[in-house]
Amino acid sequence: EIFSNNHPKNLSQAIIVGVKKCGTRALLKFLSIHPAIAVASTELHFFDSYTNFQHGLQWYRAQIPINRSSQHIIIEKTPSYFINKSTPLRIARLLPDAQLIIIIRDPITRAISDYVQLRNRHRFYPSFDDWISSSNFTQRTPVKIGCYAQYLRRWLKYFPRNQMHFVDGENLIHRPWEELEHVQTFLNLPVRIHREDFYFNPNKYGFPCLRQTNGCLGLNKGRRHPVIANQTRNKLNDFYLTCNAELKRLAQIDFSWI
Ligand SMILES: Nc1ncnc2c1ncn2[C@@H]1O[C@H](COP(=O)(O)OS(=O)(=O)O)[C@@H](OP(=O)(O)O)[C@H]1O
Repeated sequence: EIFSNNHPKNLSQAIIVGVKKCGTRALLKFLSIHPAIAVASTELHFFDSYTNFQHGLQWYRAQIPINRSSQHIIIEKTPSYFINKSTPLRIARLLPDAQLIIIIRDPITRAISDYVQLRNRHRFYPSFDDWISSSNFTQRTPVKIGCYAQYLRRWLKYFPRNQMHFVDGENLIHRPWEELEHVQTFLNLPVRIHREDFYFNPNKYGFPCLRQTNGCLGLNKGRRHPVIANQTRNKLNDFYLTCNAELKRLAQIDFSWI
């Protein structure tokens, strides 16, 4: 039985399905202060891993413990769900009522963020400009992922638009309380996360933190980004033009960077 883990009967499930490097960790951390929300501390990789998926829904649910009796929405984030081919169908079969939260940001900034993470893992790495100057740059995963529409099309085959909510990852950095208000409304929750819960940390390049112990994200979030050449930016802009137009149409959203 699904609810054997002392889960309340009215438990509902939301999943931050992506997108990688768009602010998924910040979003989950900020949501976790809501009294009705219980979150998974790690990325569960349940729906995008055949092995994990075999453990079944009971295992999945057990990964998200309820700590307070007021908690009745459980949320996890696994950014790779968004681009994984098997995930939408698996979620649709197991949790057809799940509410899907998709955070996206300017795909160029997202690509740089992904690049910085890759570069940190390798000793010798070309500059971002060199990396984009190659003829097959659109085939590089960090560039491809930013064409959100191409993956969104698959999600829309399995879920109606009203089961999805799009978070503007750029605005989450500048006015997090606004994005969180929209998410709380989408989840049918009273708004309990406010502007007063945040401050901007000059020691973290001005990123917002929660006013509580350990309220900032870790050192691997909010890294310094390299300055990129105009030529590189123009090239990426051209590539993302049609992707962004398609995103706008499919998601019916109009974020400032689209
Ligand atoms: N409040 C706050 N503090 C720190 N960082 C913040 C915050 N809000 C959004 N961001 C941005 O989140 C980027 C990392 O995104 P993710 O958490 O989705 O990355 S991951 O996919 O889980 O690796 C991270 O990317 P980098 O700047 O490249 O480190 C940040 O730009």
